[in-house]
Amino acid sequence: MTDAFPATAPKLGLYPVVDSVEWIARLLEAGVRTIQLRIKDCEDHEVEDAVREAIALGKQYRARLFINDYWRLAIKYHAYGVHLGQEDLDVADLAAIRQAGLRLGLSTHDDNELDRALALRPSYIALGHIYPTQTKDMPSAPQGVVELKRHLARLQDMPTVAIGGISLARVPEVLATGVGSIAVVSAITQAPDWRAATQELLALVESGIQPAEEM
Ligand SMILES: Cc1ncc(COP(=O)(O)OP(=O)(O)O)c(N)n1
Ligand SMILES: Cc1ncsc1CCOP(=O)(O)O
Ligand SMILES: [Mg+2]
Repeated sequence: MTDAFPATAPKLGLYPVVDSVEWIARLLEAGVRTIQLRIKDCEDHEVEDAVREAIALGKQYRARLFINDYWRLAIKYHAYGVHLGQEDLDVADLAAIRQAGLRLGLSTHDDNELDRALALRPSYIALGHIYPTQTKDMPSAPQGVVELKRHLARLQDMPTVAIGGISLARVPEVLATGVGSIAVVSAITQAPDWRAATQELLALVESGIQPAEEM
């Protein structure tokens, strides 16, 4: 059996996914403790400064900072973790990520992808998209909360994240599935008042979560 990636917190809570160091800094200052830097379609050298700065901020705030896609830079600057999609899995050096001690989060959209992800023993598994989203072109249909709940039944001991179209109003029905974390982009970055939105989301998503000793 393949070696497992390092553990992360059993429940990752509110998990904003943002595209700049400015957003990382703002949200860490606002109290967010799980966060992802997601800058799409650049060469490594174009995002290296941003990745390095985001990782430094993550360490400063003792936060779980995941880097999307740029796994080489995540290793180079020793990020808390990396988030990869199914296509990324075809090219990324998973052994190098594991050896460097980084956590790994994986995207899944259906049962086959769940099988593949589980076999790799990642630190968390993300499931989506749950609702229609304007943020990313998705080739598949939204899975909805009934399907989410069915998938979660297979993931008893695995930290889980739901993503895609999750607004503040939809958070209660997503949490009711038992998922351990809610990832959002537009619910924060497109909110008329991002500070208020972040505080409301933190209160809703993290109310039942005990602060973990470990990260
Ligand atoms: C928490 C979380 N879940 C899913 C994704 C999507 O990742 P991926 O499939 O690699 O697609 P891109 O984000 O790279 O477009 C994510 N980033 N974060
Ligand atoms: C990156 C990503 N992966 C699946 S859905 C999504 C975007 C989620 O954005 P939003 O929360 O604005 O729907
Ligand atoms: Mg990706």
